Amino acid sequence: MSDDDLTDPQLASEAELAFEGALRPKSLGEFVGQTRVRGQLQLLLSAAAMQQRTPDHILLAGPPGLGKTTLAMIVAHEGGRPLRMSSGPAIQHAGDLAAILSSLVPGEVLFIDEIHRMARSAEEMLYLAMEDFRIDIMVGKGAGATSVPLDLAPFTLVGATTRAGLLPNPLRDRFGFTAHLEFYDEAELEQVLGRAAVMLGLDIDGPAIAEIAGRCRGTPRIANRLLRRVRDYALVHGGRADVEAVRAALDLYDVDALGLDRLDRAVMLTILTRFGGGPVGLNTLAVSVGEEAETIEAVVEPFLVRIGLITRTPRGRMATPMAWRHFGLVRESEDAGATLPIDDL
Ligand SMILES: Nc1ncnc2c1ncn2[C@@H]1O[C@H](COP(=O)(O)OP(=O)(O)OP(=O)(O)O)[C@@H](O)[C@H]1O
Ligand SMILES: [Mg+2]
Repeated sequence: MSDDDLTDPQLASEAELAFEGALRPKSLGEFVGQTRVRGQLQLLLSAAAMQQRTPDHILLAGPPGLGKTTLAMIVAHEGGRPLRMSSGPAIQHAGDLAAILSSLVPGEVLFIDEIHRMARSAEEMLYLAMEDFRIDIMVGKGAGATSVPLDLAPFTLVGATTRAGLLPNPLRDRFGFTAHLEFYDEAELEQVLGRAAVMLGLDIDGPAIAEIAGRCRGTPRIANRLLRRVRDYALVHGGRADVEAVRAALDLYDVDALGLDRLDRAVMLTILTRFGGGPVGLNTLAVSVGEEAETIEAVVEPFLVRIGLITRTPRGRMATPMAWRHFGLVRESEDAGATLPIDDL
């Protein structure tokens, strides 16, 4: 992503990583929103603590920037447990996973980000590890190879994925608890922003915070990022961080009133103008905007559905009347686009 892609919910740079680290809530009590998930996690962690055992394995599912990594850290922190962080793409062989698992200390929390991208062979090793805290290691080569069982220290696996649907059932079933993170509402985002403003020592008023909250794609990561740009703007222009500063700063970065970014807009305009409002299949859409279908499905679409710009129908994605209005376009005729080939539903 480029630097000016302010509303890309995916993590941008090393600088952002450090910034996020500083703002990350450290406990469930500090974690804003996701009330249901928070309550469920609290119960799971408390019960485990009372029985002096490691908490069940936890799967965190949801679009980027909603707090999956943050929650994984909280799970470790609340239980006073060490945390080991890894990710699916880093585990390309069963041996990579065996090395991690065999070096865990008792009670450790193992976080595997993007767990849907782990190698298949590692996935199978993980089934046994999750269930019995045991793995089988192959020793030797060829005909003389034997498998040697190895006991592991009890651990809690926290997996994160933007695509829960891509996980094989045997893996999904081995998690004791799956948390589906939802986009945040504006009141929650205002809380996230208020907290971040205090931590940044930024003097910003309520209406300005509300204005940012309405434009951050329901995503705390984007909220914090926009807040940073507003801080820059107020600094450079020597003014207060008020609504005018927010509007000027966000207009400068091309973040519209609904918080749509360039890719969101490209997807919407493609559906509206090239496909007459839809329905259009996911793959056709992805090819038309030059983006991977996975990104459209996991990142763009959930947000557009959530704010009511598109609906998913059995025949494909369709623009809603609100979408036509937002883009100031008029639908030519009721059945425009209906005769287009539908490739992939
Ligand atoms: N509930 C929350 N309350 C306060 N801040 C939050 C909350 N959730 C996320 N944040 C902020 O948003 C930032 C991004 O969150 P996090 O890194 O946990 O997202 P993620 O779901 O892991 O994203 P990705 O899928 O890209 O890995 C954090 O640094 C944190 O400051
Ligand atoms: Mg993360």
